[in-house]
Amino acid sequence: MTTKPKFPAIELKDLKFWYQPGGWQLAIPKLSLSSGQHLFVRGASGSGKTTLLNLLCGITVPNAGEIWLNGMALHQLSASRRDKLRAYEIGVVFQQLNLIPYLSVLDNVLLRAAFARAPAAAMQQRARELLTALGLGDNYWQQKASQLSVGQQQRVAIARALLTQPTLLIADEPTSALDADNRDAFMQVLLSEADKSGTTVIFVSHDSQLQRYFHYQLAMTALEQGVVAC
Ligand SMILES: Nc1ncnc2c1ncn2[C@@H]1O[C@H](COP(=O)(O)OP(=O)(O)OP(=O)(O)O)[C@@H](O)[C@H]1O
Repeated sequence: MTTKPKFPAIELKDLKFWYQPGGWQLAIPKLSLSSGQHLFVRGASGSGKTTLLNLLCGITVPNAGEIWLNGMALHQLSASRRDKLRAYEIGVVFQQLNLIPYLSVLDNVLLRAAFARAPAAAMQQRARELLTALGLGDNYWQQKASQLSVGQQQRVAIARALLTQPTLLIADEPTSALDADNRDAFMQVLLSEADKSGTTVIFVSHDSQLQRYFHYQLAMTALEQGVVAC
């Protein structure tokens, strides 16, 4: 029997954020995603996409309102508690994949386990299974990340992001350097692996072709000068 998760994976309530009082402001009255739901975020340059991702990751905190991650009040936690939570509960895949070029494929994935202080044996096993599922079998595990193609490096980045079966996976323009075939292959691999973990995906891109992969979309729209609402 599968039980319904008690809390939304991520929930924003009356969120407001500004860098300087009286300046540009991000305002999101309500946003709620359940486990396994995927959201596409789009918006013009400067509309607040990076700002939103930083709030969702707990890198910054809102000036007003609430951010709940799997029932935990992210907005009330100290910076160090947010760092710890992020290490386990949030995976990220950015355009710059941020792999360590001189480390092996396996060690790049396992870096996340070190930050998350996750049980070593279980993480070793999961890393090997994930890499294999992503088409990188045992002959790749000891290769340096720098020896892989860009497509293979992206798969390593996906494996690293999903290693701890996080509540949330955040992707920021990870497909912008890819042609259409590679982009579609990347999307399929990312979302099918996220689905296996029940991970909720929030994906930022300028590429409206990608919307079809997502359950929901959020348009970051400038309503009036300096204020953005969604
Ligand atoms: N550290 C900062 N201090 C002050 N203002 C900032 C800071 N970072 C971003 N801004 C402003 O906040 C607004 C939103 O910026 P943000 O980087 O979130 O937009 P974006 O949608 O990610 O843009 P892009 O698509 O170009 O990356 C912009 O008006 C930007 O100038």
